[in-house]
Amino acid sequence: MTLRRSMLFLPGSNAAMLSTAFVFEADSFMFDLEDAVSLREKDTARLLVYHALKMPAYAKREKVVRINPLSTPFGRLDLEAVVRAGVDVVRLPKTDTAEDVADLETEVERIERACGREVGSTRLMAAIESASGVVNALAIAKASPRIMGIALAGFDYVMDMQTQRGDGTELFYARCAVLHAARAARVDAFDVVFGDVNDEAGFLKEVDLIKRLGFTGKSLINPRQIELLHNAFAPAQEEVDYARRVVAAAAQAEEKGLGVVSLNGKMVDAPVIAMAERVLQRAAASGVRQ
Ligand SMILES: CC(=O)SCCNC(=O)CCNC(=O)[C@H](O)C(C)(C)COP(=O)(O)OP(=O)(O)OC[C@H]1O[C@@H](n2cnc3c(N)ncnc32)[C@H](O)[C@@H]1OP(=O)(O)O
Ligand SMILES: O=C([O-])CC(=O)C(=O)O
Ligand SMILES: [Mg+2]
Repeated sequence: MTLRRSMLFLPGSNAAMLSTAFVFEADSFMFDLEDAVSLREKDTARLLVYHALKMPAYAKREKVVRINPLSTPFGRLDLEAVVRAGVDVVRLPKTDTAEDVADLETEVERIERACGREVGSTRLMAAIESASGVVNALAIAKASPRIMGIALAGFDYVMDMQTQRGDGTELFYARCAVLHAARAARVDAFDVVFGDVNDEAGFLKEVDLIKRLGFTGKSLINPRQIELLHNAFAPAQEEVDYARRVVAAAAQAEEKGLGVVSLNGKMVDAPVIAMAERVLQRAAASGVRQ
């Protein structure tokens, strides 16, 4: 089971961060060429990220690059560089429609052919940052077989909605819409960046909510957020113990030819067993003792 709980943003212009961040245990690294990079630094950042993608220290890690939109003077140059450098996933910011993804895919395929990279090997993800994007989330998530996930981007989204970040009420509809689109399209769903790196309690509260909603993971901006997220996402020991009892009860039921049995008064049937098996897989992948 591949976990994609944490996707750590690294500003592409920050050479020091790019050359050291592989020490962190993030599930994916997201090199940013868009809003964390000033206009003056766009070309330098593209070159730095091109070289970072080729560093042996990142070889076994999932590498994502957030390019600039294709409507800017930088988008195609970014894409040309990162596809050639062997990026795993291109993250398209400010995705409003399925056509945005289709245009990206056309360009990616052209570059793959030009540089001899296997066609289809560059995966895509879309960040949804506007009301239009949220309304079109399902079409975006299904726009290409290359799409591995969609992400809600809260900072731009609340601006577009003429509101501001608060207790999460302002994101409630968008979170549910993006999550349902992702699950219906069978791709991953990533929650917003939590901007106050010193507010550990606030971060954990948000993580608890998105875990219960069912998000795959979350975009992060600071390495201190990684372990907090992974610990909160790991199944609790009681959950693991219960899942083991469910799987054992299911095995006994099977021996007796029963489809449904009771475990301390609670019904155990096919979806309950499937859920228990998922908990055990997640626990193993998260390093929880079983
Ligand atoms: C709305 C959007 O578009 S969000 C996406 C774009 N934004 C980003 O990419 C921002 C990425 N994050 C950062 O730049 C920083 O974490 C900030 C500005 C948010 C906070 O910075 P600081 O307060 O200095 O963080 P902190 O004190 O925790 O830094 C500790 C160490 O971690 C490093 N670090 C901080 N953030 C990161 C990161 N995202 N990746 C790798 N290393 C990092 C710092 O360089 C520092 O290293 P040092 O000890 O060798 O000097
Ligand atoms: O893509 C993200 O996660 C961050 C971002 O740009 C936003 O919140 O506007
Ligand atoms: Mg944004």
